[in-house]
Amino acid sequence: MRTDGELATDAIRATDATAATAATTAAWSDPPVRWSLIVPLKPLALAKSRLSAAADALLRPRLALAFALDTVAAALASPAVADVSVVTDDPAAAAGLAALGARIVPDSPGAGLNAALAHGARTVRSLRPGAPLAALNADLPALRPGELARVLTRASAFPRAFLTDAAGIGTTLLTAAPGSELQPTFGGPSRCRHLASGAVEIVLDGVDSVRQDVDTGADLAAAFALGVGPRTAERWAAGARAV
Ligand SMILES: Nc1nc2c(ncn2[C@@H]2O[C@H](COP(=O)(O)OP(=O)(O)OP(=O)(O)O)[C@@H](O)[C@H]2O)c(=O)[nH]1
Ligand SMILES: C=C(OP(=O)(O)O)C(=O)O
Repeated sequence: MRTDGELATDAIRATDATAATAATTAAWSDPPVRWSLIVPLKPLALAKSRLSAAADALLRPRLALAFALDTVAAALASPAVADVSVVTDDPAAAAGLAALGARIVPDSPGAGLNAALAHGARTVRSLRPGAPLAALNADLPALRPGELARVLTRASAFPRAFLTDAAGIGTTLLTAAPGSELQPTFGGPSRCRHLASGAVEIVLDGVDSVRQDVDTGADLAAAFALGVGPRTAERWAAGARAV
């Protein structure tokens, strides 16, 4: 039989253990967790081919750059974001994105989107070991910093998580907590692949700006309805001419 004193000590130990567990959890799941984002961007001359019905061959690369600049500017303005690394081999895009404050990682694998993301993840973790990672597409011109913060805060409860695109078929964001690998399988119907890989789907209302990627003219109209960033608005108004 334990004495009252021993029981009281046990209770204090249990409280301490609970507090320690809570502190460990809080260190990860409570704000301010600040994420390292990895944004892939293919050479602008090759980008946004599915926009051809809405934009000619001169305008498409300029729109792709405007989307990327608005995406990265909004991401850098999010309270949940520590830094943004853009994996690209495009020199003009690299200059513009670096001027916003992004780190530029050359796409040295040159082996497509998922290889670029895996390379970006390795690079970021070599610089910031244990960083929480989020891959985010560069074609989210309506992205809002607060909506991105809500998605990332929800993602922080899981080892890996993702957000499906506006169509509910692809993926706009994939996360990996410290100690987890990103395991990106983007491209086409990636929602199913990310689910099958064990990533948890984030389901939240009011985060349309994080889901609205722009592949087609209809997507662009939907992004405008949400409200695009200033570079996309200016580029669309100017068309292909210099601004
Ligand atoms: N670094 C890098 N980024 C890529 C590559 N392929 C696609 N991306 C980026 O991945 C994201 C999603 O790409 P997609 O929407 O499939 O391609 P897109 O060029 O934007 O559009 P489409 O030409 O219509 O397929 C965008 O941010 C692209 O710029 C690649 O090989 N390397
Ligand atoms: C890369 C993706 O988007 P897209 O629809 O542009 O291929 C994806 O959803 O995995």
